[in-house]
Amino acid sequence: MKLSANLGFLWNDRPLPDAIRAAAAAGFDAVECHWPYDVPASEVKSALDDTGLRMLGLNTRRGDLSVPENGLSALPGRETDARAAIDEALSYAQAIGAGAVHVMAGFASGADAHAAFVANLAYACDQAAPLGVTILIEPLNRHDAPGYFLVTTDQAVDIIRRVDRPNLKLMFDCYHVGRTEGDVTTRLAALLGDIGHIQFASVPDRGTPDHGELNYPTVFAAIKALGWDVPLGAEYKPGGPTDPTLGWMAEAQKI
Ligand SMILES: O=C(O)[C@H](O)C(=O)CO
Ligand SMILES: [Mg+2]
Repeated sequence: MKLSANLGFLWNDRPLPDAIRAAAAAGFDAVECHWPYDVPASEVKSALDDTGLRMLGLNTRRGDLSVPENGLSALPGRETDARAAIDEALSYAQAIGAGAVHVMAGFASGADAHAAFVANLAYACDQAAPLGVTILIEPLNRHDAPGYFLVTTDQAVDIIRRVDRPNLKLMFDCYHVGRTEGDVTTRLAALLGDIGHIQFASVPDRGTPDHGELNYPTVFAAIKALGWDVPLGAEYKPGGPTDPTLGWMAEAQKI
């Protein structure tokens, strides 16, 4: 399988451009990140050009971290902030050639939150379509993100149907789905048409994909058998320097 290094966790002990170079040196096929906004897009772009790696995606800002907020797009009454974060993410994505933006929902619940999320996602999709950018939404598990609006893949698919835009897709993180819903390979096959990106980490400790409740060689083989060829996002917490944790890659890349 092709692999993407999620630089929100991997090599996050250095500036993003250096992390991109480290990912290339380690043999990753692509990279993705969380919130690159402190780094000038030009510096990220030149690291991508130097290495030949693609940046698959980035996230919209979380909002006020002192609250803390974890996204703005499902917060009723915060449409102006949510759309400013979407505009910022799309212009950064365009500047570095990233193909997707993960629009973060935030801590919210109920019908008003649902309506706000659907309206802001429609806005994001309409802004993104002319740029050729895909909008992603991702359910997060309750252990890591208690109170986060988007929790299950069924909820995400319902929202994708309501928004009804071809460039709105599900970010299927095997780690979150494994912790919240289980039945990972069955869900992957059932939801394939709605999936825009796949991420992984061990369940439940979010470490390297060579231990835990999910057998990743089996999961990767199932993904391959579905004909999926977009690099899979390694979004695990190395728990220290990243390079010594990469032993799992060779086997995964052979699948
Ligand atoms: O936490 C995750 O799994 C997401 O992929 C993310 O980007 C930030 O929440
Ligand atoms: Mg994820």
